[in-house]
Amino acid sequence: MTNVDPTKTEAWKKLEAHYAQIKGIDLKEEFKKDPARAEALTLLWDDFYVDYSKNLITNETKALLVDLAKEAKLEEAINALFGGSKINRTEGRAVLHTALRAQRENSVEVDGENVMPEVFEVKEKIKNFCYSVITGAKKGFTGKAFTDVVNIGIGGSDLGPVMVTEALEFYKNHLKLHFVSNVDGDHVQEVIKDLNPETTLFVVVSKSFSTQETLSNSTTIRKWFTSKAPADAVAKHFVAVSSNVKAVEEFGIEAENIFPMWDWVGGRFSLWSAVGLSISLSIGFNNFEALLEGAREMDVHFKETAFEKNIPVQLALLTIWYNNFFKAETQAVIPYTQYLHRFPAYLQQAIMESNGKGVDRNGKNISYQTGNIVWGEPGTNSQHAFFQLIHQGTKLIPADFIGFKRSLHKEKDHHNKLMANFFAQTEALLQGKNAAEVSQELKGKGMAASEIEELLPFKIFKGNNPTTTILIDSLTPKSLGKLIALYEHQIFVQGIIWNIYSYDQWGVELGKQLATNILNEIEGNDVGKHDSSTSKMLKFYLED
Ligand SMILES: O=P(O)(O)OC[C@H]1O[C@](O)(CO)[C@@H](O)[C@@H]1O
Repeated sequence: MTNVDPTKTEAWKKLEAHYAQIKGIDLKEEFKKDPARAEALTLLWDDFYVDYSKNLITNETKALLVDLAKEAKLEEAINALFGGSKINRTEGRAVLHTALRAQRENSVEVDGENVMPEVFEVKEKIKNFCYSVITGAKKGFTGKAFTDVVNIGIGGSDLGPVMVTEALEFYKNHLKLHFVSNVDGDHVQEVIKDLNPETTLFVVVSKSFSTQETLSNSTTIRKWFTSKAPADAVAKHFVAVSSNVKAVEEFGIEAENIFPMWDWVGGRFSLWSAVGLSISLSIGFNNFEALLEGAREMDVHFKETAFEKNIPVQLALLTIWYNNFFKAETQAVIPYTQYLHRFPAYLQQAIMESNGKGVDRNGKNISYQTGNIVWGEPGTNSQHAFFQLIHQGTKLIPADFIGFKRSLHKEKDHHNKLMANFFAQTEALLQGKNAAEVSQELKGKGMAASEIEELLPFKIFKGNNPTTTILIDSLTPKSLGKLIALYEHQIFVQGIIWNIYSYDQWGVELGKQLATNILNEIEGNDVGKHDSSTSKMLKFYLED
């Protein structure tokens, strides 16, 4: 991959000049000037309708951003990604979550070996295992079928599975899913307190199998379990997903109960692998396959579509435009379905762990902004929480609105109300309400002129707030697969343009190291050398 400093490209310089010219762009005016704007800036693909016309861009912005992608050698980079090159250079690994959803006949090589046969072998194992648990053929230690599944993992070994199982709740079977992630003992105790060990299956998910949280929670759960069941029952109730088979065996889980994954799958991109075992248990293997199929279709779209019509590319370029030119600090993602309530949290890891980097691919400190900060909550709840700040605050917050044409429970009345809000919000964010409109409205309510004058400034909405609308036919395993892959590819495009490595996460290491040292001190009741703030707090914590 070519290591191009984006700020040194021709396109960047042109974008800077272009930004200076259009930073005061008035979207309402743009819509008036160009009746074809919405059509020109909408992408229709499969069951996705992506309207990005309500963004602070012109056709020229779009063209210059595409030039930037070309100068950053995005096409070459996409080929390197799909081709299995070791693009995660600092860890010496390929990045092949796309291989996990590729078709069997594809050949994807890592170190000269086609990984597809292994991928399909593990998929077969997932399929058979899920079938036996779901049908009740596989029994617990007292001969009863399983009723509950506990996923023990953190980060990518938790957020993907929990987000997807909650998102696809509508499709789920009788198995009750639980998630333990935090090392906080109250989390694990809350989860296990009502579980019946005879009918509960534990899935320990850890790519490294060295993560403190997951090992502590698994140890606590195994202790609880063996206090209620014979020791040899562990083999029937515990399975693991990991690339560190040796460590799993040392933990006491037998080889046949281990679902392998590989170092070429990043944790935050791993839900497509055996890390998705709890997803597959919850919705059945066929639905899990449909999720993968959706992602595969998005992969093909991303790989084969011209940048001008490429959804992940266009949406990634918009984030660059806001981050680096408008200097927007954050981006909101608002799903208009309660099912996607964990989607923003999932994206926070995917996006911020990937692109929160301050050193470029040449090892040099970066002088421009990277790593967009994402946050959000489902609509309409968020409208009654933080939307005030987006509408009338001082910050520019581009927002993605994700909605569905059809509701799953066919609640037409509710769905119309939900979607009326969905459309109304992006319209309100665009249009705003000016002084004349406010004044007219208050006059219509019979308010005196003096009162109107006093209230007026508070009632004005400046509008011109950028939004992107992703409208999907309905929330299915397949459409969810496409949506997740869409954001995954956005992350990749951002990383290429920012000239950073998106697939390592060294920044999480220091905290882990210090926590290990501090834990030793706490356990030894002996506070070592720290800054005075930390020392004082540790002493306070250790006091009776
Ligand atoms: O699956 P593991 O190895 O337990 O790691 C869990 C998580 O910890 C991290 O390594 C760091 O937070 C994530 O990237 C990863 O998803």
